[in-house]
Amino acid sequence: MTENTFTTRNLRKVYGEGAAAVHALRGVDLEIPEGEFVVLLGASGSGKSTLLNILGGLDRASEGEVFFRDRELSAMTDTELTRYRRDHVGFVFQFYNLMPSLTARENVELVTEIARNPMDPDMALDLVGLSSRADHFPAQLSGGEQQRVAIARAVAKQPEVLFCDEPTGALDSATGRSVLKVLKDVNEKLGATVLIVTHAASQAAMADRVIRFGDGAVIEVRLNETKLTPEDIEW
Ligand SMILES: Nc1ncnc2c1ncn2[C@@H]1O[C@H](COP(=O)(O)OP(=O)(O)OP(=O)(O)O)[C@@H](O)[C@H]1O
Repeated sequence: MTENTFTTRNLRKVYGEGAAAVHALRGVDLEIPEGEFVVLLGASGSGKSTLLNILGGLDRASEGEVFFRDRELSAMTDTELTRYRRDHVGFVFQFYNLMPSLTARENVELVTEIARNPMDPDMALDLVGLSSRADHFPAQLSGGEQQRVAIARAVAKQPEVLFCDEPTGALDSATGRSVLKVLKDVNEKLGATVLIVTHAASQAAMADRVIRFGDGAVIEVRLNETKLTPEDIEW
């Protein structure tokens, strides 16, 4: 039987208190099997980023349980949660968060220098097709190239899970497709479980599992029997 990378039970998140309280997650029960490529869809404000942040150990739930494999994240101390983030997960955001004064290679090295089991930074840049740009600074790279450096940085520590919050949000569709192709490669070649939040519903066609959110709850989980390749997706 496939092990689950994540299991959540009755996960709830409330921001603020009293009349100003926002119920961002209203009891989420999910199972995400190891090695899947998962797309999270849903209207703005439906709770997707909140869920991603809790699964990634960047935030805590107000109630309920969340497990990474058999380890309960919701029971961890802050130190344990920091170690979980450092050792097991990578993040890619809409805006690449690269250090402007460092080259592409140096941006990747920031992570490989402190990781437990890193790959060579040049290998990570090669994986995203940027070997020839290793000595360029972010300002000398296009948006898609910067996003690929951010992906190289996230995957260089060989994470078991890669979280991507709107990874193509700032890119035109041709560039976005090349970024999706890199994410699919990371999923297939490194075996990482990949979770992507996106507003582009058509990207769901390349996922193993599509989770649709509405108003803080899961309203649909769909498994794709046939999947499109990133090259075939339009948005
Ligand atoms: N730090 C916070 N403090 C208060 N409310 C918050 C905070 N973060 C998120 N929220 C609220 O929680 C709800 C869920 O937000 P979340 O960012 O998870 O939604 P989302 O589905 O990712 O939206 P989007 O697609 O617009 O990024 C929203 O109503 C949002 O305003």
